[in-house]
Amino acid sequence: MRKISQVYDIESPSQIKDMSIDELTQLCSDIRTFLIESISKTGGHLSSNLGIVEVTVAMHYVFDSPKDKMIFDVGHQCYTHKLLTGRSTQFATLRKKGGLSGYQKRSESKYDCWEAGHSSTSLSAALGYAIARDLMHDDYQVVAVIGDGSLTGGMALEALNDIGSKQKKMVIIFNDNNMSISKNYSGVEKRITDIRASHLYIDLKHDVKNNLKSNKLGTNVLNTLSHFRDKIKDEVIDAPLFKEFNLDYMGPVDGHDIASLIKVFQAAKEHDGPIVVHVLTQKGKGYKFAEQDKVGKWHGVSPFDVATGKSLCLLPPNEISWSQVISNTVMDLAEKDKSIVAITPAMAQGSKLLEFQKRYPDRFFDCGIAEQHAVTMACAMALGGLKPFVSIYSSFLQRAYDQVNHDMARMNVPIVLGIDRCGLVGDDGETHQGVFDIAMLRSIPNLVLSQPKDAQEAQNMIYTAFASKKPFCVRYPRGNVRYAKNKSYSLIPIGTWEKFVVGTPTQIVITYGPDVDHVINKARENQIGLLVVNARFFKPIDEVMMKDLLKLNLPITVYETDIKKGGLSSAILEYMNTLDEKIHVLAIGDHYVCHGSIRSLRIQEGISTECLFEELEKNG
Ligand SMILES: Cc1ncc(C[n+]2csc(CCOP(=O)(O)OP(=O)(O)O)c2C)c(N)n1
Ligand SMILES: CC(=O)[C@@H](O)[C@H](O)COP(=O)(O)O
Ligand SMILES: [Mg+2]
Repeated sequence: MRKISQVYDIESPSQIKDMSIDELTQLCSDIRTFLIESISKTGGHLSSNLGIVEVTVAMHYVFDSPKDKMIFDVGHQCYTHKLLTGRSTQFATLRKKGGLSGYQKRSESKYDCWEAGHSSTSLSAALGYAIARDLMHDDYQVVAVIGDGSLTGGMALEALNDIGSKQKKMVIIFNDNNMSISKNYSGVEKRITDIRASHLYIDLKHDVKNNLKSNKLGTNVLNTLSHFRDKIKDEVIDAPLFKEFNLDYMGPVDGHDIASLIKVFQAAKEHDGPIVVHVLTQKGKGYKFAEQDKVGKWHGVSPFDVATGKSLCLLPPNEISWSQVISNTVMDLAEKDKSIVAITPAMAQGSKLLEFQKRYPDRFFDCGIAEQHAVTMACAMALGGLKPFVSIYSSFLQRAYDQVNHDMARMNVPIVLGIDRCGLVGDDGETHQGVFDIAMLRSIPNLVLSQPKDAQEAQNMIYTAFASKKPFCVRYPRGNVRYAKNKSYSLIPIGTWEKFVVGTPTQIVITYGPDVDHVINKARENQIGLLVVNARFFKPIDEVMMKDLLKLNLPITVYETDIKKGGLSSAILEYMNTLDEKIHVLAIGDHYVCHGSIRSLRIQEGISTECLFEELEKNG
């Protein structure tokens, strides 16, 4: 076996199996240094990874990946897992095209048995693997790692409920760093604090140090470990919260003490049925700026200078993030209108709502990683007289499709839904690309769905959204935009597009968002005659303008930067078909269908077979 003298020497987790506690401790320290250096150059999820180094090393020491299944919730904290499974030399490519993914990725390594990016899926995955194992008569361990933030997600709680019922053997490592991206807001967190306070911390460090005479973990040491394993088994207790789910529990354990972690994991491995091992870790451990961070600035970072902690990606002057433009506008409007409230499902930092929280603490609501709950709660707030602004990243909004449809749109509730990080987001990859929301939302009746082209229009769009008293979505991308605060706001007529003429147009480009200006500028630079359309509403689209555009008889290109199927181009093609009816369509219109017999409803909606044959006769 090749000896590890530096992190780059690690080819497989089997190399750490015969290391001593001192050697493992040194390895953890080397991994931390590696992570700080490497992430400072590539960017990535720094704090969560620094916090979980020892836990991951101990997991790979005790369990046998890839035979045993290791599932990391979200997956943003799996960098040490990547290092221990032979991927260190690729770290310079982290989150770059063709390089290492920032999450577990099955195509990347046989050690990655699961993929995520969205939170709170690990426990369902663990139960699924455990059920498959038992039915297939396989023999492997299932280990899920879930953070205290991810445990606030509804899916995780649904899975706990089911795991407690099915009682399949698995180890749930509950990584408690007392932080989500920012502060963790949850009742669960309060319950966890009770657990921390009410149980003796398992600290067997001194016992281990006294008993591990040998440097290498040979037979003596393993005997010692099994002695402790028995001792730790006695620590299996009924902890509030987990007991309610019918789950056994061990902990809390110092998540930075490799010896204690190994012992507790050994004991958990022997446990029958599901067991929660509670590890206490510090987010950002080993890097002072990250350790001190209380608001999530070091959760996900772009390249930075290690010595000063300063970001190496400076904003061009006069530019701020789109999220900041939106949040500035909401704050401005909230100043005058005390019924405006802001809601975030655990994304206050990324959505730039921390300042709103500071200014209007009573009107700010972080509801944990709970997109579904955020939308439904906002609906009732609106019906109760408030004016909610709910900010959700496009890809996370996929979680709340039903709530947007069933609660917000169906009841026609006036909510301003800020869809942040729409379009391609880049480094986070396929789990986070916000390219589905137009297609996903366009079929929902009552909704307004818009995207402003620049900061000025963004401010007016938010103003329009609040004034509209409709379920109103405003989407905006990751990244920055030139910004000057509007001196006053003006209403944008809902469903209207804008035309920009460059030179003498010979073609038409219909596009949206920041690409409107990009196309105009490029056409000007290259002296290309274009008619550029700012399609700032996807629903409703501007049918009047569309008709006029068609009359011009110029080639039309729809420049769409989101998923094609169901997107803006689909909307335009659908509309064009209504003009010449080349294809006759019988279908339910853009509205909800009330109750009644299916037959009566089919007649009402013009989709009965009689309707079809009447149509055929008309067209025959
Ligand atoms: C459905 C969903 N919503 C929001 C996020 C954004 N997000 C990523 S990590 C994270 C916090 C997770 O906290 P925790 O599980 O405690 O892990 P830690 O970062 O503390 O290690 C959040 C909110 C997400 N990935 N998925
Ligand atoms: C892991 C996760 O889901 C978030 O940390 C996400 O990476 C944040 O993305 P932004 O950097 O765009 O806020
Ligand atoms: Mg956490």
